[in-house]
Amino acid sequence: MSRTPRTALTIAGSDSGGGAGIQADLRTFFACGVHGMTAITAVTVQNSVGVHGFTEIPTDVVAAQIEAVTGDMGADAAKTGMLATAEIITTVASAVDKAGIGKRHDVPLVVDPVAASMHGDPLLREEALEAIRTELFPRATLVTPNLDEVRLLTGLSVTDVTEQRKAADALLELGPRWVLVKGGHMTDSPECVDLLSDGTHVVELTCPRHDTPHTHGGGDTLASAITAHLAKGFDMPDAVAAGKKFIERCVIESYPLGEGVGPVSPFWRLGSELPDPTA
Ligand SMILES: Nc1ncnc2c1ncn2[C@@H]1O[C@H](COP(=O)(O)OP(=O)(O)OP(=O)(O)O)[C@@H](O)[C@H]1O
Ligand SMILES: Cc1ncc(COP(=O)(O)O)c(N)n1
Repeated sequence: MSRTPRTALTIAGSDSGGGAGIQADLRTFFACGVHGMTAITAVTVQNSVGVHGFTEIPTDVVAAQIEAVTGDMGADAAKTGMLATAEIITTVASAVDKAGIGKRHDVPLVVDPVAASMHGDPLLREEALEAIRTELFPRATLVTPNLDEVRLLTGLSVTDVTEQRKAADALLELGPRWVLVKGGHMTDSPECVDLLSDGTHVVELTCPRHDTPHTHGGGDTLASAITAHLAKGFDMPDAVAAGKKFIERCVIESYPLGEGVGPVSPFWRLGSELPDPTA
């Protein structure tokens, strides 16, 4: 019998293409050495070209998944991704409270406020934005918006690091303990700068912008790598630094798949077990 690994729960949507959502979270949890558990909120019909539709999971089933795994197996950390509707967000907020997950508890909650896919297809009903602000952000240990989500949530447009700092302050007003404003979408910059802040500690995490169009699932992979490290007991700045190192390598190792945008890849963690396409 082996030692039981730390556990992490993802509450998110399924990506049939396997590059983002629940599938990205599970492969990241595995690559980071934690046992991944899932509460599926929606099933998307998705491939490398886009999201062709989605069906929401009934709210009682979303709540039951969270209760079943946290009540029995326990979670050392949790993250949210695609939540689709205000009703699902309200359900998740009350389920994480019951499970003792979030800012006011010992189990950290990472909220990735997913609003649309990278192809621009909506993954959140418009009226649900307010529920993200009022129900989820006040419960979050960390929120990880990209620049489009920053604009939707705060009305602020961000084009440089000074504006990233202002956006971080505006997001902290909504109640999360920490905020990570991701800079992947500042495509004019030769670097990808993500800004972490709790209002007192401000850290710029920087890496070169690697030249690849295949960054599908990048946001999910970063947030779940941070969640995995929080589950392992890292403090927030160390968990985010580990997550940033992890995603940079996953971007470098991204691969083309299908006609559109391929996924970032945690395969490098397999080392010599890496699949050999010529074999
Ligand atoms: N070309 C790149 N080279 C290096 N790092 C990148 C690149 N593109 C994105 N990143 C990093 O990947 C992470 C995800 O950032 P991004 O701002 O793109 O979020 P996102 O829009 O939620 O992701 P996605 O839509 O790709 O899933 C960040 O740490 C960002 O700095
Ligand atoms: C189920 C699901 N969750 C999240 C994303 C966002 O990922 P991306 O921005 O890379 O398209 C997605 N496309 N699908």
